[in-house]
Amino acid sequence: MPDNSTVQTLEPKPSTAGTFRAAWPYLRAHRGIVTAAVLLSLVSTFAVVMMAPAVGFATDALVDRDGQRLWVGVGLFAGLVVVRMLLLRNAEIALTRAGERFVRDLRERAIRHLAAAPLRFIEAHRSGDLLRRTTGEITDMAGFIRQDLPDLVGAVATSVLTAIVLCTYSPLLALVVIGVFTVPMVVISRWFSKDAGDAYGGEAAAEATVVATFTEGLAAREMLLQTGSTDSWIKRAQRDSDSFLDSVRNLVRVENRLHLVALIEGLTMAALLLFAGWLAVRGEITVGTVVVFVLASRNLFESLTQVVELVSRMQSTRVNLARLLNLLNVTRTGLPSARAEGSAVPLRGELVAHGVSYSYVPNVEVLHDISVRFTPGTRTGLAGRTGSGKSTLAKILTGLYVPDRGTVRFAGLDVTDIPVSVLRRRIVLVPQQVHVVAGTLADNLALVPDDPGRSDVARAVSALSLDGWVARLPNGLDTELGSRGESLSAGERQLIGLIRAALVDPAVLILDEATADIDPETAARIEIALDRLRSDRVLIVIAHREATIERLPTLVRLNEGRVV
Ligand SMILES: Nc1ncnc2c1ncn2[C@@H]1O[C@H](COP(=O)(O)OP(=O)(O)OP(=O)(O)O)[C@@H](O)[C@H]1O
Repeated sequence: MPDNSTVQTLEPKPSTAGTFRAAWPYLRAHRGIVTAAVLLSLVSTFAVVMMAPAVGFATDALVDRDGQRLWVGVGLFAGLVVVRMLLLRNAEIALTRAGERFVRDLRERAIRHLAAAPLRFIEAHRSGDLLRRTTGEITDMAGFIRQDLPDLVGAVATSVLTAIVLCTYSPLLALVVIGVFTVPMVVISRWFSKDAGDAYGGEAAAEATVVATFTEGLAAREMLLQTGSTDSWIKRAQRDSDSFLDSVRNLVRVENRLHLVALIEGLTMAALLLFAGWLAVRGEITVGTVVVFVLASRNLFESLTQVVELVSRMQSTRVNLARLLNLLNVTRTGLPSARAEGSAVPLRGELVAHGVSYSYVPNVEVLHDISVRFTPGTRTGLAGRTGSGKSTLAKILTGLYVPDRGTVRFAGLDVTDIPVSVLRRRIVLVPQQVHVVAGTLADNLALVPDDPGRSDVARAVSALSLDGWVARLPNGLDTELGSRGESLSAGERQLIGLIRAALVDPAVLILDEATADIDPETAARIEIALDRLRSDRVLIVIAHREATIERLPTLVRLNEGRVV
């Protein structure tokens, strides 16, 4: 059973070592199209690389005044241009398509993992960080795959094939060109790579912090306005923004190291002209070979520079991928294990907590060895002072938190063994603050398992005698509620939570101060109506109000995390 006190958290700057290897299982599904794309790219690159020898061939024919060979050279060149044009486009399209599919899979996987992640995991992270990892990181990666990956494959292939072609013409000259250019190039790219991972990781983490502060402030804008603390939010945002700027400056400093490559390129070309010219004058190589070397070396330098530049951009993609894979790995345990068959979970049953202990922070236990039993058909109040652990116990009873020690069983089955989709039909918790999403009232009421239709929704509204309330809204069930349900009062949002519960009609219903914002008469009426929907239900009501507690025949009192 996963241990909640050690709920795994995300690393701000996860190590990028072995990232691409770790991503391979996700890419494996697309290996067919990737192989086809790389093959197409290789053939088209070969056509590009062979253009320099074609020009060299034509040049030697020209020097020898051989018209026939000149025509062959020109024809060869034209043929290569056509082949390259036809293949390159298709290679790019295939590679982009494979990349986009890979990114789409990762995005869907990230959403699935986050949807199934334990509540404690979500609570332990800033929403901005999760947002950045599942949207920004993936968008950046998609950008790299669409724009840079085809170029990278082409540049690597060009470099290798050009080097081979040069060696076949003159191994000595090829060695000079490759040696003079490559050695300092390797030194520079090493110098760059040494700090690139940290620089890109630092920038991504700093950006995630900016997003987190912004989204949190936006969500808390009402509180900030009420308490007059918008200035402190602005100051915090400025501080984060300054750190972000520092991280970008550092990144630019590291990236600038690559600009030295242009200098080496110029120096190598000068050395090549000098040495090749000297060999040609001595008659050891033809003028055509000099032309081949000048043209192909330019190709080689350009493609090698491109490789270094693209690899630098790939560092940032590697960081994006590492942060995303870190999220996927850490949330893997949240995915349903389906240990118990959904159909094997009875429709009714006892809810029993046995020896339950729980801590949010290691070594600070908030619930100690709690054992309670709720039998079908009973109504129990859960009372206790603020901070005594009522809401925590409610979340454990619902299976939203997993206890550090002890078990919670529904109908004899450990709730952690019940598939989440089934558990949500059997045990429902209605919180004090009901979340409303953008859409109509009907859309919001239907946010329960089994996708209820409009008639089911209307029936649940009637069952709680709330038809009058719905009819008073501007468009009844079709009333738009705004992006966060701004158009509703706090009590009205609670009505939504209660109607959702009536739609599921679960075996265990836990109301966590779920009627605290509703006027007492309506609250009492709804609680009684909900209770009457099912005679064999376990109803647990967390309440502060004496009037609510008095209505309930049984009472469990908590004091500092213990049942008293
Ligand atoms: N996310 C959290 N991280 C760390 N500690 C928490 C967290 N949520 C609650 N706690 C702590 O756990 C203890 C129990 O909190 P809980 O919300 O269960 O109490 P409660 O009885 O429901 O309080 P109230 O009547 O105010 O709703 C408190 O000491 C609280 O500070």
